[in-house]
Amino acid sequence: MPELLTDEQISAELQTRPEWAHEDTALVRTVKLDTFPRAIEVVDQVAVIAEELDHHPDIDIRWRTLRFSVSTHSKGGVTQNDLALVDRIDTVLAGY
Ligand SMILES: C[C@H](O)[C@H](O)[C@H]1CNC2=NC(N)=NC(=O)C2=N1
Repeated sequence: MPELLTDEQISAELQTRPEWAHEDTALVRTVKLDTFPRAIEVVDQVAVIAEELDHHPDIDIRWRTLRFSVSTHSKGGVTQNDLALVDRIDTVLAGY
């Protein structure tokens, strides 16, 4: 199980992930898709990835706006597992 990252480490990692913010114990990204079905497509693809990684985001769905909140629940903060998931979510969103 990876260790918690420090605030300084998270800041450095987010330099290359400008769509993401560090809020409390999580990394968050909000994105608006063109339509509600497109937003659900994204959620569906992220669900497959989350199962593959055995690491799951919290996802808030409001019509066509998605808010991803990614943290390691068992650690109560951000770890390398979250960065891996964030990068996979970004790859999905790059296709939209
Ligand atoms: C047993 C299994 O590995 C754990 O319950 C996993 C599942 N997915 C998870 N996802 C996230 N984000 N944090 C966790 O601590 C976590 N734990």
